[in-house]
Amino acid sequence: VWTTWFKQKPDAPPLMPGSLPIIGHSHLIIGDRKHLWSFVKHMNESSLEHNGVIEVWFGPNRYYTVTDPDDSLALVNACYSKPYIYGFAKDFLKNGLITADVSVWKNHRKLLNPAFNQQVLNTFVDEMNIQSRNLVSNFKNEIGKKPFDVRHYLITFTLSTISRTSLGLTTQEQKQIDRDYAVAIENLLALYCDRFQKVWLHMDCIFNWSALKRKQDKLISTLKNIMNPIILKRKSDIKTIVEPTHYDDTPGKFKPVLDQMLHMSQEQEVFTVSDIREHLDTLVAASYDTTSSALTFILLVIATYPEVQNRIYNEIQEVLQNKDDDFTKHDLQKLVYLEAVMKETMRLYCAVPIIARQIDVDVKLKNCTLRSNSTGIIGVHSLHRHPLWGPDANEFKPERWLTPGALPSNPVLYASFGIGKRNCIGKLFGMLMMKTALAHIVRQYQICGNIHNIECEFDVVLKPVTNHHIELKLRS
Ligand code: HEM
Repeated sequence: VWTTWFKQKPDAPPLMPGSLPIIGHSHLIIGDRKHLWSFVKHMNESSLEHNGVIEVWFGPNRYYTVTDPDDSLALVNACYSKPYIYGFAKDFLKNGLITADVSVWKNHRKLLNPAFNQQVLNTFVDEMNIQSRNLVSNFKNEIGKKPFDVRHYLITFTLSTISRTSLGLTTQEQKQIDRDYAVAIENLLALYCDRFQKVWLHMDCIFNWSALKRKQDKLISTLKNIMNPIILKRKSDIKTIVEPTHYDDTPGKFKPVLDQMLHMSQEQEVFTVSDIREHLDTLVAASYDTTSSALTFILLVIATYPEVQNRIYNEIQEVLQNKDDDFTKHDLQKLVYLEAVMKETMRLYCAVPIIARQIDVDVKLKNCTLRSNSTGIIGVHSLHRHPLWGPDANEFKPERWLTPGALPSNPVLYASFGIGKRNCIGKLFGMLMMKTALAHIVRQYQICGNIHNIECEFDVVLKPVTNHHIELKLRS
């Protein structure tokens, strides 16, 4: 059985070195999250060395890691389903966009896309300014002290911004989200990562009897008990709310994503209360860890290169003409160098370094075929360092984003927010939220730190965990 199952077909991609009989490469992922990151990086690099596709085995499960841009696009265009590992989160997120089955996803994504268009996002800018000012003010606790871990400040900022704009919460409800919801969701995401590393727990029949499953059920029930009452209360409140006709021109006014979904559910008879909860939980789960990690890396990069930091500061002062005003959507659009720094950091330190798809039909690539009933992994880490970026692919050069013709012609080589139709719905939201926060921080503080000695761990999202502390000095 073993030889038949593992037998390589003539048009199969090469097997990643290090495989053992029966368990395949499973032994290589056992260890802590830093070790897991070393493995993910190694798998990416190995794929790049082997013409952009390799085969990897975790027990009886076949995976392919793809780092060729054309093959990556062919894979995501042929496969929309998420692999069984996303199913670990299915009990919690069910019909949310990340875990939804393809038929539900297609329908719901079409309905939700307008809630994230530029016009709607522009109405969130005032709230993003408020939350950024809170962040800058919270940083005051750290002035003149030892270098500190900025991550929990950024998590609070991201969670507050996303929950304010998605849920339209009162301050009291917001506190519960900041405290209880944040802890529970962080524990739940860590639990999914634990399960991934313990290959024997991939099988439901074993997992369902484990202590991890009991812990998962408890965390899910905590999260539901927080989110459900918020939705039901808003559902009843909304009947009495008089809508402004034009949000775009009304400063400080916006329609939370929850209200947009409740209106859709009334007018078009789509979205049950459970659907809405699953979408909101998904938005929070998909946004806060990714955005806070990306922001941490960007702050570290800015801290490492004083000349970059000065240029960002000068750009901000020029746009705001040295005033202490909030940033308007037009101001933010003018911060082009800051945006180049953000994109270049996200290229080299990508918060989501791999994405995965379920392969249900054989997929023919340039030099090989990926067999059905397997998992395809897009190696974003290596796409971002592909030789097509040029000889300076590994260097931090934000200017490449400002020079026409300096970027590779194939857009798939930049996949920070995924590729294909199932990419990140919150891409513009995330960029706007991070840009507003960074502009406020750099305007107020000088940041010191060094990204070169950091160590990272991987638990779905890549995070710096050692030598990543920064210091802040108030600008005079
Ligand atoms: C820097 C910040 C962010 C990064 C790096 C990021 C990255 C990604 C990536 C790579 C994917 C594709 C995953 C896949 O193909 O399996 C994704 C999907 C998704 N992201 Fe983001 N994201 C960020 C911020 C956000 C924000 C702010 C939101 C919500 C407002 C969000 C909501 C989502 C959702 C709902 C999906 C699933 C989309 C679908 O399947 O249709 N993300 N994100």
